[in-house]
Amino acid sequence: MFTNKVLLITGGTGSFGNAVLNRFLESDIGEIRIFSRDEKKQDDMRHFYHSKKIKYYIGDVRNPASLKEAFNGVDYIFHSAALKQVPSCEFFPMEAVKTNIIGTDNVLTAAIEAGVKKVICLSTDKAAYPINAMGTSKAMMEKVMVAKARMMPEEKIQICGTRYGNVACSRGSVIPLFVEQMKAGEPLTVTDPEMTRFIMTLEEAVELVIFAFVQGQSGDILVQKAPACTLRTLAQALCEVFSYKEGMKIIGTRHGEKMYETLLTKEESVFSKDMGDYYRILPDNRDLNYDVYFTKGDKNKRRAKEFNSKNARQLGVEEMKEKLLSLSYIQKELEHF
Ligand SMILES: O=c1ccn([C@@H]2O[C@H](COP(=O)(O)OP(=O)(O)O[C@H]3O[C@H](CO)[C@H](O)[C@H](O)[C@H]3O)[C@@H](O)[C@H]2O)c(=O)[nH]1
Repeated sequence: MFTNKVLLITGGTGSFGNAVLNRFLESDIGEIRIFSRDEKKQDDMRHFYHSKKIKYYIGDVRNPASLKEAFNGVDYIFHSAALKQVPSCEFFPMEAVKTNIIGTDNVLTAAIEAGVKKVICLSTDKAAYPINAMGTSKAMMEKVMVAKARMMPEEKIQICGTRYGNVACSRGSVIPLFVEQMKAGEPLTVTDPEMTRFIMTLEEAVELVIFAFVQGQSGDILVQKAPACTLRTLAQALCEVFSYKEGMKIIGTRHGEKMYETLLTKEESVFSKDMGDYYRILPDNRDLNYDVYFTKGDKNKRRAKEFNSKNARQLGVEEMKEKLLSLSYIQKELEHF
């Protein structure tokens, strides 16, 4: 499907963009465009990859003109540009609105105008039952995406979403933080040992996007039935992998965070399809004649069950250690530890 095609990644200098490059650079894809704001990160990538297949575009999803220029001749888009830090969005919620919501609308509008055939928008588990500004803005992003998909004929453009859990070792996340604490000889600052998170590798995140690309129909949101673990398990597995003896210090739950995350809400599970390793959340395609909402209910709702990091399959310490040891980041850190 990607043979000789042009793929553009918004926010392409991030961990996800790099993982996509690793997956596709050796394939027969025609061109990969990296669209992002940061010229320094683009320059670093240019020097690192030395590939003629990669083209770099400076721009901002907030700026429709920059999107228009970059989307000319593009076949497919992976839309990963986002403000994703919980605290910064909490302090500056309007910035999250501008990038995550309006930015996504800009991307989709420009994609439609440029004749792009398929767009996959990346969302997060924090968009399901959101409690913080980051999750709320991503939930709205999903609504924008589904509404746009509903408006456009599928022959013209397909617009799908994916929802991730925590991506192990992504920039600024807990695993690199714990590794830095171990290097400094400090105890691991665990918020709550019973807190659970879905753990995905970057490769799994790319696989999910490709699954959505191949299997998704317009308006769908795809989620992986990812396994989860408690923070106690994660911290213990890291200590064992690094033969670290300082243990952990419990610091308490941070502002704006939940004890567990949800990938599929109870309400969504009623109109989602089980696809083996994934769930496909179908769009709400009821028309705008609201009457039916009041005359017909849905009996299935009572039996519905959400899929969250508490009722997902839990990784034990040994399995977690195996997962950690498979990550190139951990392998590199172990060399110098
Ligand atoms: O010092 C710390 C920091 C974090 N945690 C815990 O580790 C887990 C993961 O924390 P991260 O900060 O890695 O991830 P979050 O779940 O808070 O959110 C992360 O993943 C999101 C995507 O869902 C966004 O990308 C967000 O910015 C990013 O921080 C959480 O349960 C958190 O409580 C600790 O125990 N100690």
